[in-house]
Amino acid sequence: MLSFKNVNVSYHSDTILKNISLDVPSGRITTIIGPNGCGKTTLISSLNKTADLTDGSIVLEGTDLSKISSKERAKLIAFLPQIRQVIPAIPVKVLVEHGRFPHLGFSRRKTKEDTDIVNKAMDFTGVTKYSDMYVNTLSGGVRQRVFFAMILAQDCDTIILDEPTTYLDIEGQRNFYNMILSLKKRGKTVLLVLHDISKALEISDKIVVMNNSEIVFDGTPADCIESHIIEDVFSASCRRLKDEKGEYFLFE
Ligand SMILES: Nc1ncnc2c1ncn2[C@@H]1O[C@H](COP(=O)(O)OP(=O)(O)OP(=O)(O)O)[C@@H](O)[C@H]1O
Repeated sequence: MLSFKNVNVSYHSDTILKNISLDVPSGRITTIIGPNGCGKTTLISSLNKTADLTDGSIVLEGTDLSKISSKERAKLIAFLPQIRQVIPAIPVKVLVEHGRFPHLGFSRRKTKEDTDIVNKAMDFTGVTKYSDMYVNTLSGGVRQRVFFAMILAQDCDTIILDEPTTYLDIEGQRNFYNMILSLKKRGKTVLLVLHDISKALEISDKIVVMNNSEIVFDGTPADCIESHIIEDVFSASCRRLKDEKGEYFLFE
């Protein structure tokens, strides 16, 4: 279990996260939704120390994350941020190998196991055929899969993805969600930030709704629908659609 305990983040006098407590269950998909600027990225970035906590703690399986080095943390949690300012001009395979860095010793010498994990991550994300191409020459969608391969190569049990489908077309999104579901089947803990509320409700075991720096709902997708919190928070209306495959919710 990953637990945020009374987490507060402030920048100067602005409160960005207000007393956030949240349990992210192991082996499940948890998705955070909420309007622009409510604090979603700040919350998950606090796992990566890019947003330092003003107060509170984050505990993973009994380990307080502030008490371990960033290298140790990178063996436990793989984090794919939403925005990457610099796209490295290096071959795809070299970038994916970066995912192994937390596991390598000082010499950074790779073992056969490291190479196998990198190859598996590239196969899983369908980027093997781009191995020798330079990351900065790829389309945004392929590049996103390459970064995903890199964080899978970290081989962590907990995977955090901030808006992972932003650069993807419909087929790319479908493939991505299938990958996420198959990671869950392998027992991985997945924490997502998504703007696609319908998809969040469809694939998640747990939904977290944030608004104005706080968590305003935390529970199952079914309870989230019943609570009508999404309509309130986004000033939206909800349409329920049913077909032979199931029930869907569209928010407008
Ligand atoms: N480094 C920073 N310094 C000051 N304010 C910041 C910093 N980073 C984020 N903020 C502010 O914190 C608030 C929350 O931002 P955050 O990116 O966490 O929101 P979000 O819910 O992820 O938004 P979006 O849906 O637009 O990605 C915003 O008001 C933002 O301007």
